[in-house]
Amino acid sequence: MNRLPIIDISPLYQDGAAGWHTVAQHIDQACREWGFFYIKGHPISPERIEQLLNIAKTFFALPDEEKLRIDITQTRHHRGYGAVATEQLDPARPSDLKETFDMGLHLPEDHPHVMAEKPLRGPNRHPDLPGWQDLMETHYTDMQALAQTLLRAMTLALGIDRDFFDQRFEEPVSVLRIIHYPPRETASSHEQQGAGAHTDYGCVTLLYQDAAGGLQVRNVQGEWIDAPPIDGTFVVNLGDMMARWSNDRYVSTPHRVISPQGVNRYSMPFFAEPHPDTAIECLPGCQDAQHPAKYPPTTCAEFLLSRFADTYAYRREQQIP
Ligand SMILES: O=C(O)CCC(=O)C(=O)O
Ligand SMILES: [Fe+2]
Repeated sequence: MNRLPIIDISPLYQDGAAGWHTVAQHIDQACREWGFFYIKGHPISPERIEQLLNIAKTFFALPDEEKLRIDITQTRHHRGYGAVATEQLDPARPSDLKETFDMGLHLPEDHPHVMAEKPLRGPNRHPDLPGWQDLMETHYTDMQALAQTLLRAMTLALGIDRDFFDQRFEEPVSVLRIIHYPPRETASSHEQQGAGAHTDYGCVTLLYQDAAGGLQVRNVQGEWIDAPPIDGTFVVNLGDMMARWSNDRYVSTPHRVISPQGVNRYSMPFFAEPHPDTAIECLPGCQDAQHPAKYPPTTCAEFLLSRFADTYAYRREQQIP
């Protein structure tokens, strides 16, 4: 158990039920055994990734005061720029050595849900860089579609309605995030954490990582193994909401990022999360007399907000629900 599976998902983009079933089986096995796998054969182009990387480097190289014009801690909607040490993913360790940009589904200030201060709903806050907003909004839409294709394959494996997730991912609270990990200061500070050990909160995460390396995943024996960059792939992993939804048939696996040495690292996770009011309760088919539901029902928003409160001191201090 030292190598994450690599799954070619291109049959999901061709006609043919047989291809769908084969991919669904591979995904199902990877979700049960690892909660982590790579996908190749997806429709996001290398040119898109290169554009994103280039503009991300331009953004993070801006002076702090420029980036802090969209400071994530100054908004209730969890959008914008997070400076180094805003997040502490592992409470037993120092804050993470990384800076971030977060965006979600854009809803304008006068949208009824924003006016009603519904949690996690609001406008995006983009930096003033030529081409940024269009590129990011397009990429957000494309990543949402890719996530839903994977979820549709999972419905086959889980034996639930084909449109089960599609219905629940309308007006989602998915987040596209861009992360810059600055190099660690000394070679000896090997354990310096770019991102402390954690499990993801949501349903499915699709992660692009550049060539620097440093992502590690905990296997079932409790050992940390490398999840090295593989050209043209995304790393896919499940979060706690999917573990609850599937009654732990699918696992949400701890992972971390060791700070790079001598180079900067850039990564772009897309966290696919459903509509905030979605009930997260044991899926049909994931419970029976031998396996009763383990978790009390919750909702997407309730669950995400409780996990945000653990990770972000500023949200606790400002009492952001
Ligand atoms: O940057 C990475 O490779 C992983 C980031 C991560 O695990 C997260 O943001 O949840
Ligand atoms: Fe993560």
